[in-house]
Amino acid sequence: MTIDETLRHELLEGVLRASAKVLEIYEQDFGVETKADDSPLTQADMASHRALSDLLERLTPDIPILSEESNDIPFATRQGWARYWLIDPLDGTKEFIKKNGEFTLNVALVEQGVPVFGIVHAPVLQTTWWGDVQNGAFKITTAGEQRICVRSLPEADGGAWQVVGSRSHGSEPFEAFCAGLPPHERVSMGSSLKLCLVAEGAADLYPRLAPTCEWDTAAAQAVVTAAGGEVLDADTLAPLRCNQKESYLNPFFIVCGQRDERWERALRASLKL
Ligand SMILES: Nc1ncnc2c1ncn2[C@@H]1O[C@H](COP(=O)(O)O)[C@@H](OP(=O)(O)O)[C@H]1O
Ligand SMILES: [Mg+2]
Repeated sequence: MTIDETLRHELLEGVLRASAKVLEIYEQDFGVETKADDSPLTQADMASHRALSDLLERLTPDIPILSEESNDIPFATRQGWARYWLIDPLDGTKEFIKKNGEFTLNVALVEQGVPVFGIVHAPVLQTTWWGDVQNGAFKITTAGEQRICVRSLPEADGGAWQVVGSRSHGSEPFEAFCAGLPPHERVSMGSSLKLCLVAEGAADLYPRLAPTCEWDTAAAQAVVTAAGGEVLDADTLAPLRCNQKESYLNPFFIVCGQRDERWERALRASLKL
């Protein structure tokens, strides 16, 4: 399905309206609940979920919606979906609670398991990244919209690699992988912003050797692939696909501009540990 300019504008505007609701809550004292999986939930997660679900139902009533906050849909049902909206209404809830601004609203269109269109919006940063695998990737700030693309991995004499990692969910395999890399600089960041940094050429690698779910990555994966990069299963180095199984858990993965033997070697060694 092609997302034409009119639909894209309506989607982008709808995401901004959801973002305004999130910010209203962010600026107050808000309560935090704990979900069954022990992860935190705020009123902002639910307000954004409702705003984005209403928006998508209105704009494309025939396309099913799967949200982190409404995900009890059996695989037998989802298997029959040729396309669907996959949303994470508030990614980086821990960062939202810490009030460090590193959280995002995420909307992806997934076709046959492949994220083909995505919007990632960071309310506090007043920045939106969007990507359409047919048309490229773009970043919108208060200064306007610009096309973005991944950068090539620096050569030995070309400066340090920029490696981005989670602010709140580190892991031993991540540390082992980084230990095997050439000299590099590490940047910590919450939420799907990490994938956007690779998409815009501000970072080279985001090794996620720790659990995430499909809604955490789908929108930003569309942005990364539209920007010329890849989101690869850390074991098989095949692109990540959604909706292939009952569980929503992603395999460990690597976000990169392109495959490169220099990091693939470090990855193989770290996964053997
Ligand atoms: N053990 C686990 N299982 C599944 N997903 C996990 C997880 N630990 C963290 N995550 C996911 O990682 C996301 C945060 O990523 P990061 O650490 O890069 O900021 C969380 O998104 P939410 O904030 O939407 O719940 C959550 O979905
Ligand atoms: Mg999330």
